[in-house]
Amino acid sequence: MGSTLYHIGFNRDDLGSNPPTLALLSGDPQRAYQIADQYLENVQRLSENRGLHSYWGVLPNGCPILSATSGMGAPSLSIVVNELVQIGIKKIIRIGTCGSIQDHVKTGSIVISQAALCRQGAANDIAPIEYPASADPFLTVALVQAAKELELTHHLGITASVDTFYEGQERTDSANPTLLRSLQNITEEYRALNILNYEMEAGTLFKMAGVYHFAAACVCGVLAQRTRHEQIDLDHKDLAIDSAIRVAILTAQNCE
Ligand SMILES: O=P(O)(O)O[C@H]1O[C@H](CO)[C@@H](O)[C@H]1O
Ligand SMILES: O=c1cc[nH]c(=O)[nH]1
Repeated sequence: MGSTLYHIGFNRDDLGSNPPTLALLSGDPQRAYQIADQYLENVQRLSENRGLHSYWGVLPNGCPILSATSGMGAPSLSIVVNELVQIGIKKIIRIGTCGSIQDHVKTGSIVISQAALCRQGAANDIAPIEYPASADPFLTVALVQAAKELELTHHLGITASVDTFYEGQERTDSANPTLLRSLQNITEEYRALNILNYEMEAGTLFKMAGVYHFAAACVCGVLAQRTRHEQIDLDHKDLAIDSAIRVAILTAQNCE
């Protein structure tokens, strides 16, 4: 018997005789549960350690997959991804949420990341700052095809992955009264550089994929429209998240 991985709380032996090679990875443990509960069959709870809930289940086509939790931010994600790779995971699709910084990318829609501007400290422990943060092209095209098949409003483009929800995404409506000069107007600059959205994990995930030899992709539901205001649009939250999940599930079915 292999030993239990310290943070995710399970090991390869817990995954049965046909262990999954694909993991759907959500920031939110509730989303990891929702995916298992609504979209997988024969679900088994693997662990609920430190909020990093993980579930084993079977896709409608009979393939086993994992639905796991990264936690928020790149340091937590880096630990979970390292351990998932140690137990044999070869493909990871992040199912996240994000804020749009472009007028045409509306709340309720989804963004599929072709690459990330990676402004994340954790990634610098894994690869040099200049190392590309690019998504796996095959998984990414599969996500786009799934979004088309499901007739969901989707956007393919570059994502900004940053370490903080407030300062790093240039939010001024927060407890911090002083936004650093280096972050003031950064959203406008990113908008001009054709970046679509802000989130907090994809860049580090993509760099890890390059270094560790696994395939990674990311689909995020859009919860905030930063060209209008800073707040989360709760009216479109369920639509955005359900759309991201459905696209990832169909992709997993087509890839496995
Ligand atoms: O909804 P998740 O997957 O957590 O993703 C986004 O939401 C969190 C911030 O609210 C960050 O983790 C960000 O990347
Ligand atoms: O604006 C947002 C919404 C969700 N997640 C983020 O990181 N930013």
